[in-house]
Amino acid sequence: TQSTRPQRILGAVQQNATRGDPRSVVRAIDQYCRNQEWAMNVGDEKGCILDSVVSEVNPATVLELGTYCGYSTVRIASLLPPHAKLITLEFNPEFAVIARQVIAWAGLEDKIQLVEGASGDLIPKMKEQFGVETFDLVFLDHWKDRYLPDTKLMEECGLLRKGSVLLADNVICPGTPEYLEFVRSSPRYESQYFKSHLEYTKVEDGLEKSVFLG
Ligand SMILES: O=C(NCCc1nnc(-c2ccc3[nH]cnc3c2)[nH]1)c1cc(-c2ccc(F)cc2)cc(O)c1O
Ligand SMILES: [Mg+2]
Repeated sequence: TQSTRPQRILGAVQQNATRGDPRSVVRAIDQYCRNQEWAMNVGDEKGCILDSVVSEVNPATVLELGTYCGYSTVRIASLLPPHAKLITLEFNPEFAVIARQVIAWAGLEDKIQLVEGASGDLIPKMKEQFGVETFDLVFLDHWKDRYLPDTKLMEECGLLRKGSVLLADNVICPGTPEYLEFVRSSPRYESQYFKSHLEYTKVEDGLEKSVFLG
């Protein structure tokens, strides 16, 4: 039977990356997606911007919306301090199955909790079910029309504190116009655009970093 793109990405990791070496997992996925077939990982160019924001925030608690194959999950978790935790939400069970294996190959199971379900359903349960107070960093990389409603939901659920950082992928391509308009015009956010390119292409894209001011 025909394999899926996420299955082929996992194969590339298992063939080319070293178990327990997160950076080799990131490198293996980037090489596969640049040379064999495109996939919607944040990629290496935007990934370097992601790395610098993670290192600057040095978060104890991270929420990722949209796991896909776990590329950015592994990339972020590899930079976290010892007792930090990353919760990643994935809606698509097929993506989740692959992501769990990629995370395991990187040896990062202890830092990462992958939760399957819709962000709109799971965000209100964060405090009670996952023992989370607030998130120091949120990486938005799921359905582009969910960025704004989920940001408002995180505010309502008290999951953001003064200084919490939201980092949003794809604000140009595919684009998140309502989200961008909101964070750039709201007095409760300080936003900054990092110009880059859509993963593995020359098409313009970028990340928007927004600090919640409380
Ligand atoms: O759709 C994207 N990403 C979203 C994946 C996802 N798949 N499922 C979810 C989900 C949806 C509810 C959720 N609720 C909780 N987790 C959730 C996860 N998110 C995406 C698309 C592109 C892209 C660019 C140019 C093109 F020509 C085609 C495509 C590039 C990117 O970097 C992306 O991130
Ligand atoms: Mg993306």
